[in-house]
Amino acid sequence: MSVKVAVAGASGYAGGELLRLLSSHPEVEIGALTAGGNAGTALGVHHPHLVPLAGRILVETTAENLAGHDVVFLALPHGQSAGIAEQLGEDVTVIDCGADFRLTEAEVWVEFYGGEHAGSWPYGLPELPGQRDKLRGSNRVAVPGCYPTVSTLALLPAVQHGLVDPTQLVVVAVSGTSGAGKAPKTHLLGAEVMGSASAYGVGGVHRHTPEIEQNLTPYAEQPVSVSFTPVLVPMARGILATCSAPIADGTDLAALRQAYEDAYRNEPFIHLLPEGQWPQTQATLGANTVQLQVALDQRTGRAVIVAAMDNLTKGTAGGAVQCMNLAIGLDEALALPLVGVAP
Ligand SMILES: NC(=O)C1=CN([C@@H]2O[C@H](COP(=O)(O)OP(=O)(O)OC[C@H]3O[C@@H](n4cnc5c(N)ncnc54)[C@H](OP(=O)(O)O)[C@@H]3O)[C@@H](O)[C@H]2O)C=CC1
Ligand SMILES: CC(=O)N[C@@H](CCC(=O)OP(=O)(O)O)C(=O)O
Repeated sequence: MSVKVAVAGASGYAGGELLRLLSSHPEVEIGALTAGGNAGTALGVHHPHLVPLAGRILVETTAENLAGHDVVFLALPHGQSAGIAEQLGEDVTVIDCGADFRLTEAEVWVEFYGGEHAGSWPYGLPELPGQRDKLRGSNRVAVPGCYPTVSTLALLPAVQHGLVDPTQLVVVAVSGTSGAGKAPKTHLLGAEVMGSASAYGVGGVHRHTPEIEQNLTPYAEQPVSVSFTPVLVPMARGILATCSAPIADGTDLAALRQAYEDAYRNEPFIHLLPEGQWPQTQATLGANTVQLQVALDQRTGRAVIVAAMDNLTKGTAGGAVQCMNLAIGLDEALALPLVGVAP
């Protein structure tokens, strides 16, 4: 089987990580690579690490250039996917790394993103119970945001088993700057970031807040409410999310740990660490993995779950390739590393 794949937004961080993973995919032939203003330049200018593809010339992001492929990955800024996607036929599998089709409720889209809601596609987080059945054979997939992937997976077993109060979830997550994309922005300059950590999107206004709530709501007995605070730290990639919630009556550490062991025992990419070992971002870099640890803060009566993940691998491109594999009937784990790059 040879699957011809195009990547729109190939000069960006998500596009580059997609190509790193797809380069070692045994069933994939890499076709058109597109960009915006950088169309006409060689891929190697933007991603010198992608040696075998370095001479490929980026073309404009048009439906014509994306035609003739079995799978099209969209790694474009928010709001750019919907227009292109509607020009791609139903015979093409479209995997969107952007936010355009993640949220199911139009009013929530308008509140957090503004503009018209494009609709929603099957959500690309296979580890959600029942989600693989929705992704198998689907010709459209909305890949989650990076913070929602790690936060949802960190909180899901506790919420699903009623071990915590889902109305009082708290997530504080530090992220490397690649999460913000490659386009130049003043707050991402070396002088602003090096040696400094800064919170942003504080007070329930970050657009990933409703996505996390949407993910957990079907599994909770009460309305889900998340207080989410992202923090930019001086790293290129990686997210460390500290998630907590008041425990429900009767929850003890053994029950909490058992819920996570049961939930993720058969998940190839989600790893509950041995007791006493805490997640570190460097253990997940370049790997399609999430590493988790749970604790019970007896003094405050809160469950605390810490999770590490690479925002560009499981948090975007790895998750996207995992969804492609499922959607087109391949082994879900093809071309997805379990081994990280450390130190
Ligand atoms: N970075 C991350 O950790 C994550 C990213 N995502 C999502 O993935 C998508 C891509 O993000 P990321 O790679 O970080 O962003 P980048 O800014 O690094 O890359 C954006 C890409 O889109 C292209 N592009 C920009 N504007 C246009 C346009 N108007 N028409 C066509 N192409 C355009 C750029 O081309 P050019 O170089 O020519 O400007 C570039 O190839 C976003 O939707 C993002 O939210 C999701 C999860 C995590
Ligand atoms: C560090 C940083 O800026 N991170 C990004 C989130 C990246 C991500 O998950 O992507 P989506 O934009 O596809 O939702 C942010 O907070 O906006």
